[in-house]
Order: sequence, then structure tokens, then C-alpha cells
Amino acid sequence: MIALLDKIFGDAARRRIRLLIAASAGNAVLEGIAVALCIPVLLELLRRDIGAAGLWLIPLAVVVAGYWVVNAVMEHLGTHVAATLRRELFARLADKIIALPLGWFDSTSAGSVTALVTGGSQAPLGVVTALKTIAETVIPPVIVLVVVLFLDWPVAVAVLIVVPLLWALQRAVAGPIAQADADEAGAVADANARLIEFSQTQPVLRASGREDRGLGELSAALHHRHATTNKQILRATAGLNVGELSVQLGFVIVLAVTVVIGSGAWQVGANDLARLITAAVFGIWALRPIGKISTAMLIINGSAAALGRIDALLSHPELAEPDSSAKATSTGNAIELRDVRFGYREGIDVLSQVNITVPAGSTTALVGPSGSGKTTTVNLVARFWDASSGSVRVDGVDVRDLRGEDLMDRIALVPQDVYLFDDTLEANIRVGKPDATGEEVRRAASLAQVDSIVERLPQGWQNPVGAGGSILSGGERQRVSIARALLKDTPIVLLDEASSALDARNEAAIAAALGELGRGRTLLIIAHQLSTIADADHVVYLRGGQVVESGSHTELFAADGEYARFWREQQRARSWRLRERASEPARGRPA
Ligand SMILES: Nc1ncnc2c1ncn2[C@@H]1O[C@H](COP(=O)(O)OP(=O)(O)OP(=O)(O)O)[C@@H](O)[C@H]1O
Repeated sequence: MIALLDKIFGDAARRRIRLLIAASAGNAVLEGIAVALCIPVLLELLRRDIGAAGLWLIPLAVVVAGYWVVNAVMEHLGTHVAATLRRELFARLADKIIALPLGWFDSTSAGSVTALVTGGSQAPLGVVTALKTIAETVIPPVIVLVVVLFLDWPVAVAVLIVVPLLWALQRAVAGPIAQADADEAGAVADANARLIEFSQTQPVLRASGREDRGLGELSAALHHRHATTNKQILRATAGLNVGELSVQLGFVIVLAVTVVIGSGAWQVGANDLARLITAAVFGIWALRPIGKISTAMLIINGSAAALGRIDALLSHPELAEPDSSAKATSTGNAIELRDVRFGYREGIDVLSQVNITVPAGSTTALVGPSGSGKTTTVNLVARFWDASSGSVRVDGVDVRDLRGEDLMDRIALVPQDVYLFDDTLEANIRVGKPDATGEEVRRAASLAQVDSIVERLPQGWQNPVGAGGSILSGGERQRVSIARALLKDTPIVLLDEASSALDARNEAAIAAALGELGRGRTLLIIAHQLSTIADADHVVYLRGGQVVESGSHTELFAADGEYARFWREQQRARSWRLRERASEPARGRPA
């Protein structure tokens, strides 16, 4: 556990944790001495020597005062250490999340991330509490037992025999409780994930009339969570009862031993009887903390599980970055993919032997059927993942030789599913360049045809756009994203064009915005609109993760190969959609 803490938190935390353990141990020693000093007080009282008992009260008062001072310092230190560990943990998680390959997010559900963060915030405090509890529950009884051993060794031996029995009993119930805790944690993560999925998939579920399906899965997850929580509460309560009962059983055993010994001692004299009673009282006191150790072990196990999950995340391989970026070389090509092979999973290639060259200042359209690898190609340029072999170069430099911030200084991304923050329209455009002046924001917005959106919004620039940009259409959200890219003003723009049919106004606005974006920049576009494809300087046609044809639209069309067939199919589909649209009002008209 300490090794795990050291690994996760590093040197600074190591010193603090050691200091806390030392303070807890010192505090526990003072507590043990204070209780041990009560032994002669009681002994002298039973011997009716009030003067001698009073004398022992003086060192007892001094030790108790010292105990309270150290305890106050330790409580303060404990809170401080827990807060520091939590802060450092979140800082490390944040740094890690930025450096993780995007594949990690694909394979990890939102519920697991929530559980990780929630468990992570609890774990440091749990560890600190448990370490303190263990020190406080082990050291004072040991000190007291040593004194009892000198006072009346048979009683001390009886306590020492009872301790492992009680410990074994406690451990026997701790296993099932730990299992129930783990089951509950899993059920909570699953229920959280279902709840998030249920809220995010509302449009799809409602559109398909399948609300009941989402609700059914959510109810099942919540039911499972309820059942595991009940089980966990039942086991924890049973464990507490067993803990209490076992400690009381220990009292009875020690008392029985005392009575047996006492039956002989009474023959000896009152002094021995006083010693025996004192030894029994403090021997029984030494048994009490055993129940607490078991609880502390449970807290430690729970915290260790949470820390284990955090460690797994922090140890997840990152995309390696150089200390400083390599210098750009003037090849005249903004983007080059050379013999690139890539797969999301070992042994399944999604791209193979891909060679693409995008000359600086030109527009290249990536075209191909669904699943042909267009998005993957663009994501490799943005270094969301690394190619399995071959190289991806930006301005002549392998992206692996560039630091992330330097790569992102050269590249702007315009995704198809644009995420807008639940903030004003202006703030959402400013994401592209947080320190931009109001004039710069408005100019970028105007070039991206966003001002027509502003005109129709009651609060104009300051109008909130809703969570995810819900008050805007898909085409409008993409125009906001183009405005962000124009504001960021990078030499290269990677754009995933909206694949759905846009209304004529949006299509024209986006075409105009793209025209502005392409002015003096290199554009790599996953193109879906025929006009974008035809206007591009260069077209790359992908199928099954391979470049099948490339050249200008005119050249490829003239070659009458796969691209020409693809183009004709798209054109047919488009004219079919237009015919459908034209016939819609007629369908609504009464006969
Ligand atoms: N994160 C991922 N994990 C595993 N496989 C993936 C992942 N993303 C894409 N794929 C797979 O990789 C292949 C290429 O997908 P990609 O999204 O690059 O194609 P695309 O041409 O952009 O498709 P579309 O036009 O439908 O967006 C597909 O078989 C897809 O199922």
C-alpha cells in the first residue's frame, strides 16, 4: 500500500506520508503511556494508598497534555496531507488524461471514469484515516500489555492467546465484506455509465420509439446497484456485529482466566487481588481496538483497490514526446503520409501502405466509402494515435518528433460532430484563440458566415448555445467550428465535412466559409459534399484502408475508375434526395 502511494504520488507525498505515520505513531505512544500510567493509579487506589495514587497523577497529567497537543497537530497534518494528496492526484490525472492516446477514451466508459475520479478523491483520505487508525489501535494496547505482563503475566498471556483468535474471526468476515464492497463499486460504475448513456442517447431512442429499451437497461442497472448496496450494507452490519461480539467474547475469556487465577490468589492476600483486578481491567482494555483494526483494514483494502485503478491509468502508455520539437524542413509539402500502416487493435489493420502528399497551400479531399479509413487518416495527422509503421510528417517533420503543443500550433481541427460548450456564441468561437480581441472574433465569425446566425439569436453574440450547441443546427455548429479555426489561424486545417444533407443556405454558407479557410492555408478535408470534392486541388480515393486512386477530380473522372463510379453514385443519391424533397409539400397537400 505504501509502495503504491509512493509510486502514485512520488517524492513530495512520500515525505508527508512518512511524517504523518511518524506523528500518528508518536501520538499513539503517548496515548499508550497515558493509559499505562493509569495502571498504578488504579492499583494504588485498590490498595487504599491514596497518596501514592495521587503522585502517579502528576506524570499522567503531563503525558495527557502532551498527547492532546500532538493529537491536535496530527489532526491538522492529516487533513493537510489528505488535501495535498487529493490535489496532487487530480493534477496527475489531468496531466495524464491530456497525454493519453484517444484510444483509451474509446475503451473506457464514462461511468468508469466517474468511478475512478470519485474513488480517487476518497482514496487519499481513506488511506490517511486507516494509517492513523492502525497506529492508534496497535501501539497503545502493546504498551499497556507490556505493563500488564509485569503486573500479572498469566492475565497478559490470556490476552495474547485471545488476540489471534479474535483477529482470525474478524478476518473471516472481512473477506465477504470486501467482496460485497467491490461488487457494489462495480454496480455503481455500471449504473452511472447507463445513466449517462441513457441521457445522451435520448434523441436516438425517441426517434426510434425505443425509450423503453434504454429505460429497461437503466432500470436493470439501478436494480442491480440497489441489490448490491443492500448486500453490502447487510454484510457490513453483520461484520460490525461479529466484531463487537467477538471482542465481548474476548472479555469473557480474559475474565474467566482472571477468575480461575484469582481463585488461587485470594488465598494469598489483598495486594495480589488488587494486582489481578488491575491486570484484568487493562488486559480487557487492550482487546477493544481489535474491532477497529478490522475496519481500518477494510478501508485500506477499499482505498488500495481505488489506488490500483488510478495506478493502472497513470501507468497507461502515453504517446511519447520529444523534449523539444524538431525544426521544420522545407519540402513544399505540408502533410505527408509515407507507407503508413495502422490498426486500432493488434493484428487488424485499418490502414495499410497509405501514401498521401498534401502540398502546402493546397486543398486535398479525402473521399471513399464509409469505413474506408478517412477519419483514421486525419486522426493520425493530428497524432491522436501513432502509425504502427511508416511515418506521418507535418512540414517535413515526423509528428513523433514534434511536441504536442507545437503540432497543435500548426493544425486546426474542424470535426463533423462539433462540440460546443454551454456558453455564449462569442465564447465558443474564442476557444480558437482565448486572448483574441472582440474585433478578431467578429472578423473570423463573419468570414465563417456566423453573423447570419448571430442576427437571428435574441441575445446575439451573448446568446447561450445550450449544452453541446443544442440550439444550433449541425451546419451552423460546423460554421462556428470553422470560425474557431479561422481565429486560431494555423497554416494547416483538418476538416471533417458534415456528411448529412444540408439545406441550401447552410451548404452555400459552409462553401463560402471553406473558401475563406482555404485562402493561403493547407486543407485536408474528409469531403462529403460533391461541390467540395470538385473544388479541391487534389482528390485521394480510399477503399479498405488503401489509396486506390489519386489525382485531380477531372483526371480521376476522366480515368473512369472506382472514383468516377463513386462520384456517379453520390450524384444519383443526391438527385434522388432532391426529388424527394421537392415532392414533400405535394404529399402534404389535400387531394
Ligand atoms: N476507435 C476505433 N476503434 C476501433 N476501430 C475503429 C475505431 N474507429 C474506427 N474504427 C474502424 O476503422 C475503420 C475505418 O474507420 P474510419 O472512421 O477511419 O472510416 P471513415 O472512412 O472515416 O468512415 P465514415 O465515412 O463512415 O466516417 C472502420 O472499420 C472502423 O470500424
